[in-house]
Amino acid sequence: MTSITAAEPGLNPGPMAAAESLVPASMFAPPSRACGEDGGPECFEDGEALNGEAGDHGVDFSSKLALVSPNGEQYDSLLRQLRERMDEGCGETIYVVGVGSDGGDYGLNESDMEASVATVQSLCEQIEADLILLRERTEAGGQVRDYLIRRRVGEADFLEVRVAVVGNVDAGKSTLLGVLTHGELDNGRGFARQKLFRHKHEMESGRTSSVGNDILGFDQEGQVVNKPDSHGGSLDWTKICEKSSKVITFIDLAGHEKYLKTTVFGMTGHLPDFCMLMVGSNAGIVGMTKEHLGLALALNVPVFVVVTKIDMCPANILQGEPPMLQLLLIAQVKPSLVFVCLSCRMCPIFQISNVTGENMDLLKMFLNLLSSRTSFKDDEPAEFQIDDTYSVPGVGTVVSGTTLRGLIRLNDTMLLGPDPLGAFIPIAVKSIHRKRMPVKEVRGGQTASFALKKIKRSSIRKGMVMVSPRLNPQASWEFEAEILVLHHPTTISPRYQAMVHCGSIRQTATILTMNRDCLRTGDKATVHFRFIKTPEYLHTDQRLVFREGRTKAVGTITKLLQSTNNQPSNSKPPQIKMQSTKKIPPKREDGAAPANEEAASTGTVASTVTAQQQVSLRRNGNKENKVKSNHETTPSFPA
Ligand SMILES: Nc1nc2c(ncn2[C@@H]2O[C@H](COP(=O)(O)OP(=O)(O)OP(=O)(O)O)[C@@H](O)[C@H]2O)c(=O)[nH]1
Repeated sequence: MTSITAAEPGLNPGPMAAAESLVPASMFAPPSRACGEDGGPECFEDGEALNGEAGDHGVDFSSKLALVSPNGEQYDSLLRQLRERMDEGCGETIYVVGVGSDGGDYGLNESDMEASVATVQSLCEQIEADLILLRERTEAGGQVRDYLIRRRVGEADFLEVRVAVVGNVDAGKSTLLGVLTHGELDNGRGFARQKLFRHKHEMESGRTSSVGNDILGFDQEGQVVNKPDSHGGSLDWTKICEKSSKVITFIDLAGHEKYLKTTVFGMTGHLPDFCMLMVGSNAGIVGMTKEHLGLALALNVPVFVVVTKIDMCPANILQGEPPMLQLLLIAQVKPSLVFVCLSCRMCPIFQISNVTGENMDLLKMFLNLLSSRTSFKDDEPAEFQIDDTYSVPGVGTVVSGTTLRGLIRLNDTMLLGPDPLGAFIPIAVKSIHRKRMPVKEVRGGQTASFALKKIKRSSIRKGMVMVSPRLNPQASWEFEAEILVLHHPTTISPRYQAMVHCGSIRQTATILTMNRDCLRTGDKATVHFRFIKTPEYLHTDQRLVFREGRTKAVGTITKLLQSTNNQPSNSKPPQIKMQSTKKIPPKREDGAAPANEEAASTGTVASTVTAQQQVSLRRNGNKENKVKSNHETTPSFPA
């Protein structure tokens, strides 16, 4: 779906959508006229995306009759256009039949509608996609129908969308996820969330403290496939994934301020496609709501809002909530962080009850229509970002994370790193699991777990990557970023240190220099950073969050800098050999010689780490992997 986008910084905030309809019409289709006189055709984003522009590819796509009886050439153009749109939408698109953008009345008579649908059906067959009717309505000229076109996926395949769930404590985040994924309503006293909590202290306190994953599968018809087993109430992920054509992975984040660090990690490291901001209607916009919204905006993650507990909120207050939210969205928007959620500048706001189930179907329908924002190209060199590590008995070291791009196959040799000296070691992938299902490959945009050969878990930390040897990866101690200080009580000057969150990297960095003497809230600057412990694998254009206590800055990496100083701050010289033991001859994906010729000739690992770093790596590894229950990404590898 193309209708949800975060706008580029620098745009002016547009009018927020009226909240009279829970599912905005333009989620599926353009309104009956372009978005107002001033909106013009460019505001008609869905209309264009849906039916093209006049003259595009030799077909007058602007006519509502374009699909009625296209000739051969026109049919080919329609097919080409549909393919492009499917690629843009990562395997999905929404097609509106009976709507043109040439100013004529919307709607088709029965026979024209039949002919148009037959054309679309035939186009879908050509690209091996399914045509799913979403809704039907009558306009001045006759019928209009909205269809979802979704690429068919193989038995063990499914489209994947990640949704980060944020909001203040007690907003009902875990409860909603429990209701959605387990299909049972809440009792208002914490019944539904019990199925999701991972730790004993969470059960006791009712507070989420860690990053949890829960999945919701939709079949080809858009029906939820989740069926908890009748005994333990747990979900069988494999069954869900087998039956699903789309799986939504919810990244359940903690609402309490003391877990903000974990929440920031969930937002940066788990690469959400969307952010579901939850607001309890009994409490309103309180506590961490603005903080979480700001974080999503800073990271350019499109937001939709879910207002919960409408069963316990008087109607007059509830009616006040959406405008309040709209004001909040506008008020929060700083000129450099302009946020426009949907096409036509809308942010959907759902009002639901986890207890009565009111409007739950609308929310599910909406979730089924969300599309991944990561497009995938087969020939790109693969990159995988590690966000967790495990030791699985009988399997060994397992890493989980997100495939950023490219294709990773079983038995591929990847380069794992950077280690504390910035080196990457060749590593063979011995098994791949996707949502606990064994698979032979994973693609860009998909989360996965890999069992790795001959490497100790303590050698791997969050923030490391596994990349194709074709990339000849380099690690950076230092980088330059354009930052905007969202909040700081006094002034920031060189030598200031704070935690940098960038993808799954989470490490303290020092400001070495900047292009201003000091920075205060609201200031922008070009800043030269240096990590204090280890070099990291970075890209230019990556978004980052820089925080320490209440201090927050956001930014974008603009330059990776070479550094001759390869020592961590306050450390002894390197002493200990890194722990990979086995000689693994590096192999390029294409079978050619690896980029790292030295490694190729020796097959050995030359990197070393300091004793201090070893201890800290081990400590981190242990700390970050407590007992996890079955709704997490904990890989369940066969022993
Ligand atoms: N009446 C009513 N109660 C709800 C609803 N949604 C959640 N609750 C209750 O609100 C309380 C808090 O819900 P949680 O799901 O734990 O809230 P949370 O946002 O996950 O909180 P943290 O995990 O601490 O961030 C629980 O007792 C739920 O039963 C709702 O729609 N209606």
